[in-house]
Amino acid sequence: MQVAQIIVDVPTRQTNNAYSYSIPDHLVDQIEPGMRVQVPFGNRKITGFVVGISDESSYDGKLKPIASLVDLSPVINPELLDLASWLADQTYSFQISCLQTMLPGGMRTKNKKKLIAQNSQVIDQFPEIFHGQQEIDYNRQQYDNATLSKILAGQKNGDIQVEYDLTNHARPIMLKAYQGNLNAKQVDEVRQTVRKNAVGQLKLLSLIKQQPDTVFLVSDLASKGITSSTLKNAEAKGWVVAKLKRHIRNPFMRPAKKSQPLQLNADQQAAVSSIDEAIAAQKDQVFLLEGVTGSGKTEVYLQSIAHALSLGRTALMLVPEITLTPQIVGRIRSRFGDQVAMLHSAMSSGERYDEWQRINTGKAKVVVGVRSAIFAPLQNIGLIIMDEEHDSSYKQADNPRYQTRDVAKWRAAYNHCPVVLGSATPSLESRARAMKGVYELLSLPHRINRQALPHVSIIDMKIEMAKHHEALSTQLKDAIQVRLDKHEQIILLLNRRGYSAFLMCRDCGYVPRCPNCDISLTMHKDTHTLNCHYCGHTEPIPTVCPQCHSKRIGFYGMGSQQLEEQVKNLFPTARVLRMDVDTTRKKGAHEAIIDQFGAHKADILLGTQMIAKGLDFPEVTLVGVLNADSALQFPDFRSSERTFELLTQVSGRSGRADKSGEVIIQTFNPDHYAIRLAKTQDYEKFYATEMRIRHDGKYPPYYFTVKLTGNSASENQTVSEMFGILNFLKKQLSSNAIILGPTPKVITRINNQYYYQIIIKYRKEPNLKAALDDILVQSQKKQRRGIQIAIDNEPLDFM
Ligand SMILES: Nc1ncnc2c1ncn2[C@@H]1O[C@H](COP(=O)(O)OP(=O)(O)OP(=O)(O)O)[C@@H](O)[C@H]1O
Ligand SMILES: [Zn+2]
Ligand SMILES: [Zn+2]
Repeated sequence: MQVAQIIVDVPTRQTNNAYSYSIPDHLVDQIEPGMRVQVPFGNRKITGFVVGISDESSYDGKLKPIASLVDLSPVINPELLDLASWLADQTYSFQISCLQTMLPGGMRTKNKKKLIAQNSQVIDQFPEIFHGQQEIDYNRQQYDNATLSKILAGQKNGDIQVEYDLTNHARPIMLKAYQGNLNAKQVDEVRQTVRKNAVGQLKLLSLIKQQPDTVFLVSDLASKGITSSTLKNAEAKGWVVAKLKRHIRNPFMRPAKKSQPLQLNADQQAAVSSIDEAIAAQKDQVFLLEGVTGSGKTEVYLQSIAHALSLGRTALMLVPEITLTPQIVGRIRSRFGDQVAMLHSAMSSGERYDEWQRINTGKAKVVVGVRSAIFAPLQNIGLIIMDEEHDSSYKQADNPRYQTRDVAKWRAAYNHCPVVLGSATPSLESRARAMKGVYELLSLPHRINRQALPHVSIIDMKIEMAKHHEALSTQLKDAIQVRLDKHEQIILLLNRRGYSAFLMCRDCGYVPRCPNCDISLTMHKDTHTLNCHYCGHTEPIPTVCPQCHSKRIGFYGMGSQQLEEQVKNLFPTARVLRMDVDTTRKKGAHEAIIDQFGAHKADILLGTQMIAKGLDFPEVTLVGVLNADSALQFPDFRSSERTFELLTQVSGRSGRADKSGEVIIQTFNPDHYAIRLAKTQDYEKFYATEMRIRHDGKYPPYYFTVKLTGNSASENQTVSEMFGILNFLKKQLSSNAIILGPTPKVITRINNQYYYQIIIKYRKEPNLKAALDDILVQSQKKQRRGIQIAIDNEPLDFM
């Protein structure tokens, strides 16, 4: 008897191990690991992933059989199956969530499938499946075992294609097409019978003689002057057979121009050589490529990828937020063309599915994507790159709470290939590992062509505000005017965090707050509402103060919209572009803004964090930061690092080509070390200073950390559960472990749930893993009582 091990779709601790089911006879040798099936569970049927198959007869025959197939071929390959079980263990999450995370969105949920006959013979051969049609909905209930076996066999030999039906726009698009059905000799014979003026027929015949294996789209043939009536006739005469050709949606908005590798400078060459060596030696070495802004890191990535491809291997490149970096994608596409597949959140689920298919079938050799692309089913990986490795988007905030860097290293070990972590401002963790020799440090200390880093000045806004109440300091205004006169470009950054507009009564100080959360509501001018960013609560903007009935209720703070108005008033002739969540909601809007600015159709680009990284515009010679410190206000050990990173990254946008650059940073904390060191863009000094602080405060990278968060509808219950956990941990861990809390989270109440947390800091705690697993098992039982516990291994922040 064959037995399948199955991870069922019931997210509990008990189901985190595979269950055994017997494989019914008609499915023996058809079921493979990585396929989804339906199985009986309790008194219902649920979906599960097959993770293993064994022949063991040690089962006593009481196993329940698999009920039916969900997939007709594996959707998770063997590597990713292994990865899922490791990931679940690492992140204290369920295997089922990890497996689901790996699938492109459209395939995760219940979805319909279609069976598509690949040619007309197949339709005739299986009337019981296709009923004379080319395409038919697959419904597992309607087939008997014999028919199902035929479908599976047809799929294996390529006669039948299975497509996921991702509802309306997302469904795979099949286009009508034809393929030649005559050999060269037959074509020549047939040609004799065709009239000289039957141009379409003659063209068709020469096409099928020249390209006997090509499947021609009807639309392509039409553009060659071959009409559909010609094709119908040709089909009737047996010259061609009708086919369907899958139309691959193209997520790249514009065709890429071809580009050639650049002549590397000595530092770039040294970096590329080290990486190439590791690729060739199949070594899972991790490199930290530390290069100042504008030092040409991207060219190092491109040439290393080219090397991996030349050895017949593939490459995976991750970027923080692909919508923010169309320039990088453009560069990769210009070098590698159609071998590139892209995966990011702004794509439709249909586009993502198409790209996933191209990767899964081995058609795409280079994958560029955001965090989740680390699970791309790419095989034979020769190189993994993480650009801007310090970026916080690489850590997933929800279950499974993974750090992409760790997954990258796992896949590198599996595929025997190197990982390149690139940044101008590496995370302290990565840099510390490079110092210890765990990673190999590669550095690009100079900008391309030895262009100087821009000159940075710091403006003390406390002094400015005493003089006037404007967002732009006198120095920044003057500097903008100088650039406008010289016809150069300007970037203005408004640090969004903590800078949205809120409503306040000028008489009594009343600020409208969310009824469900401990947070004030944010003004939204476009919808004329006050919104809560945590629970989605909205209410109309009041015209009188609900507390004192004063009419002097108005909004404070400044959003990018208000900044745009001010800038336009100050510089009426300047052409201004704004980039923020509101102006980039539409698909492609982001690229349109970047294109416009790149073509110098605007003088000033202003916006939120979106404009801080990755952009490479030679005409930009001034960067202004309006509120450098808004990130510093957060009570977190990483806020200095974040501030330094942001300022260094955005400063790096200035003076990248032959013109020298200038940066003006406005701040209320001119003496803070993160700001002072951003002025000199001195990463080394920042690293040394911050490491000392982390050492004294017992923070990462000196200590490992775990964050436990509990929430329930009752504050008392949350607190008492968390104290229970605290006592348990104290018993399990050594006296060297530091356990902080339980403390209320910065925003204690969200959506009427009360959140408390415990932080564990430790260096070596062999019992910790087991203790946390135990807490999870216990919390599963308590979940019924309304308390939820989440464990975040190596959290990004302590907030
Ligand atoms: N070897 C080279 N010769 C000439 N130009 C180069 C070379 N390498 C890179 N460049 C150019 O230098 C500019 C800066 O390079 P790139 O954008 O790769 O820097 P980066 O290190 O990724 O910067 P950032 O971290 O600021 O995004 C680009 O316009 C790129 O085309
Ligand atoms: Zn009031
Ligand atoms: Zn709320």
